[in-house]
Amino acid sequence: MLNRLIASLESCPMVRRGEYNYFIHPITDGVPLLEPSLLREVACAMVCVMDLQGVDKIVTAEAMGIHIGTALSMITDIPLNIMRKRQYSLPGEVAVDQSTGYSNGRLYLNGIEKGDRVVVIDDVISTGGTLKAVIAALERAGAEVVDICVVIRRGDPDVGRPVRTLVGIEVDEKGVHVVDTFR
Ligand SMILES: O=P(O)(O)OC[C@H]1O[C@H](OP(=O)(O)OP(=O)(O)O)[C@H](O)[C@@H]1O
Ligand SMILES: Nc1nc2[nH]cnc2c(=O)[nH]1
Repeated sequence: MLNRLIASLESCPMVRRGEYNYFIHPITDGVPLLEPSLLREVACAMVCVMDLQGVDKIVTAEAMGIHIGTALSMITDIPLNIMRKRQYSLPGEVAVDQSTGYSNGRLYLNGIEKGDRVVVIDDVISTGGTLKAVIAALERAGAEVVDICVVIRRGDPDVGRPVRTLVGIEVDEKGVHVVDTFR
């Protein structure tokens, strides 16, 4: 079921970002080209594994959760909420710090009501810094996080909650190796 995702990961290029081996893939970068068949495969797999019963909103983080969240939203008819890197200063906006293996920034949550049942999705989890920030913001807004699903898990980060992943990978100087599926 994940043939396209696995084959494309195992042949994708990698660059160094400081000490960090950064893989470049259509799902995580939109580069060089995101084929509709790959996006469909990923979105359909997410629909299959997640518990979407009674979910009010799909939440993702700018930028590379957006295409996946959009596909998921169009399949399920559940509205999409995007945590932005831009501050809007709307009433109730929640700001959280985000750190990854190669960057630090801030994410802003708007449009989530107390008691909303949400699922969180993203393209990749590596240090877990982004997901921790998203979860912290949702908790502050009073939402109930009912499920979390990420396409690619790199390593074994702990964000304090169960995270479903479609594929697990290891990255070394030779490139990406897929080590498990549907965890
Ligand atoms: O588990 P982590 O170490 O936090 O890494 C995962 C995050 O890294 C990327 O986002 P990035 O902040 O690079 O922004 P982008 O989506 O705009 O590329 C990716 O889209 C994830 O959100
Ligand atoms: N594309 C890409 N995104 C990431 N986000 C966190 N780590 C990575 C990585 O190695 N590649």
